[in-house]
Amino acid sequence: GLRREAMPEHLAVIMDGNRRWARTKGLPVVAGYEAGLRALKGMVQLCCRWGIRVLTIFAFSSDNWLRPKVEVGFLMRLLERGMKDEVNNFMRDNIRFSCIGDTLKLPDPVKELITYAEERTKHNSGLQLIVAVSYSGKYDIVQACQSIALKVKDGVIEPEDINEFLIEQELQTNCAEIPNPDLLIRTSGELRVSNFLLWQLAYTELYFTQSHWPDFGETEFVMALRSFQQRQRRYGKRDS
Ligand SMILES: CC(C)CCOP(=O)(O)OP(=O)(O)O
Ligand SMILES: [Mg+2]
Repeated sequence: GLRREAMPEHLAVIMDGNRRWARTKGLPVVAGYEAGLRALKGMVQLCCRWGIRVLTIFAFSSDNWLRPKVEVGFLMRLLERGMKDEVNNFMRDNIRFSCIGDTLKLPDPVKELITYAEERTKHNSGLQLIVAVSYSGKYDIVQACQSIALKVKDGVIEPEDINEFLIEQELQTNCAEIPNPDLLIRTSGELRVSNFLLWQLAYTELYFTQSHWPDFGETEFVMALRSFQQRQRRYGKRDS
């Protein structure tokens, strides 16, 4: 079974395969996205039950803006509906909600809801749910560099003060407070990181499954966690 004391502190998930799931069932794409949202709600409940402290999910990448307008529009409305439906549950379940990514590009109703949900849940001390939307791992590093360069220009710090810790503090995941992900799960058989968290995944255990995201339920989640608990993490130390 699962060892409760060996749960990942921070779990990152790329929820991929929603459209393929719909296609295999002869359903429209939007049914795949709806099923994906249901699977996400299920995972959030399991993370609360199993004491996983941080869950970061890749909900919409900056590349996803290139999808057909109809699909982008639906995903934006799904994001809005998801937050509206869930914010009361976040308070019930003591979940702290936040977003990372270039949120300025989002429609105003979505931006306003994100601000509201972040504000309302910011004192919750249970699961921290981080939703990466309009997010790019490379841009995250770029904006951290820009922020640090500004501090050097303003004389707040010297170039030699720049180190890994300083950079981690400037990343949107604010690694100073949040440990980097221990486990990354990606569904639907793709074996790539797709410009998700890049710096943060330096020593993260990677788990891939053929299952499409909407089919990723408790059984698949337990299998992923069992795999994680069987791994020996070295952080680059021992070469054996
Ligand atoms: C927006 C994102 C969470 C959707 C992930 O599923 P997807 O649309 O990439 O589905 P496919 O990989 O099957 O095309
Ligand atoms: Mg995909």
